[in-house]
Amino acid sequence: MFSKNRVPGDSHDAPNPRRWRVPMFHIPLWAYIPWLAVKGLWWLILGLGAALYYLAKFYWLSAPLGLLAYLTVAYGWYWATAAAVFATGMLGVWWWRRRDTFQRWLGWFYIAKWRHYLRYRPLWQPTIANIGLATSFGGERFYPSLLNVRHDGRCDVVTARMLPGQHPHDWAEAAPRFAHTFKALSCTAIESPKADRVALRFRLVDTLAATIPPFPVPATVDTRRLPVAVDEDGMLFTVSLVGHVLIAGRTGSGKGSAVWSIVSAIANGITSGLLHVHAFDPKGGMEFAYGQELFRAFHYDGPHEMAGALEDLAKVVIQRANRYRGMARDHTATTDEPTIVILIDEFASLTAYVPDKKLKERLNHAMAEILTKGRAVGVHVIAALQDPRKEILSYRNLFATRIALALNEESEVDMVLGENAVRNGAASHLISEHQPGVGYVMLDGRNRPGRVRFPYHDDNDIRAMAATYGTTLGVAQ
Ligand SMILES: Nc1ncnc2c1ncn2[C@@H]1O[C@H](COP(=O)(O)OP(=O)(O)OP(=O)(O)O)[C@@H](O)[C@H]1O
Repeated sequence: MFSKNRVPGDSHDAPNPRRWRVPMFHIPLWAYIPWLAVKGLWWLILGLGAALYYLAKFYWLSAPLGLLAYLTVAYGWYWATAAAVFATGMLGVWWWRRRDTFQRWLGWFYIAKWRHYLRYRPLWQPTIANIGLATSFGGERFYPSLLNVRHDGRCDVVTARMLPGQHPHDWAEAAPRFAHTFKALSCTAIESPKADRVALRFRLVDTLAATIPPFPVPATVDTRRLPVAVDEDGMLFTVSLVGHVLIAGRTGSGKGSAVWSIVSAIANGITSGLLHVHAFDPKGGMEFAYGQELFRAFHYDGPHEMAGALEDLAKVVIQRANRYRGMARDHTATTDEPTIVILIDEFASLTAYVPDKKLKERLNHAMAEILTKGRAVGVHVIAALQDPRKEILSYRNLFATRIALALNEESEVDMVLGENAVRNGAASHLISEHQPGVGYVMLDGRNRPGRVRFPYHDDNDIRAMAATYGTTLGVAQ
């Protein structure tokens, strides 16, 4: 046993082609009978050990069945049946009256067991073999062991023990194949605290399928924690304006809903004058016009005018930075020195698509000043963008918060969210066109991307918000 390397996985019970030459001994009958008795005893002990092991392992089945068997033997089948009917009835009442606790404490546990043994286990080894995660060693074939399945009503989390030499990244690459095989909406491979384990999270129900109505406007504005979307667990996703926000998505992906959700979260600051929004709409004002009363300035008249406006804002940044030097590390908004939010639709139209070289240089210079120095002096940028390939890379790291709505290609997701985002579960390239407003972001406290959905503000919602929270100072250009 010490001479052979053992692979900690499940070996396949294939017929062994090796032939052994067994030595022949002649045992006298007086020794053979006791030998048979010892052998029989040994098998009995082994059998009892195995029975106890399986009874303990499948306690969730053996305990109720054992109790039923005991009741039948002790009190007869009549009382055992009555007890079973009574227990089933009580479980039914629990399910009916307190479904959440029933599911959390009992229902999901049995669903997980059922899915473990009837869904995942039967297909596990063929799937692993076809995906290429099994290995051959010393003439034997080994498969990563399926250890456990948990269920929480929306997802199955399948824990497996990896084979030596494997990394969760290998499993992440195979995640779409797992999802397809086990009929899940998606699958994400998550690293486990134990080095040799990996958890596959299968999403079975889409909690973000329905359109979300606009959130109520918060009474106080905390620019570091603006409630703007909902994640898959139904929790609020908050965004920090400090450090700038980049929203990327192909046409029709719902960039507007992300932008208006942020504007709605700061609307009370606009009314109180602690927050000024300067909107830049290179599409000629089509995107932001409905809410123009919310803006201190609204620019939509071509790149020349926008370059001038951006340079003015860059000057404000530099003046504030000079004044704050040695005095304050952070900006506190007052009505004299408000937080400035610069809202830009089609960011690439201002930084990449401008044909005039000199103008492009002016725009990029002003943008770089604002993005690098604005954070500490209360000037924040929210930029929306359709095509993340175009010269955005140089700016990407200046945006602390990046939101990837539906995108066309896998490579674009990594460009927006950062290297390995797709491998860690960000699947913006797979978001359906029927799910505008859905996207991937880095969630607080988790080192992997999460899926969120932004509420939808239709034109009437935006007009109503502008009428309620806009100021008479809101000007059209
Ligand atoms: N959060 C959302 N929930 C449900 N539907 C939405 C949501 N956001 C947008 N939509 C729908 O998708 C359509 C396109 O949205 P939107 O105009 O915001 O996309 P976009 O990414 O800004 O597109 P473009 O780049 O072409 O302007 C909307 O008209 C609306 O019908």
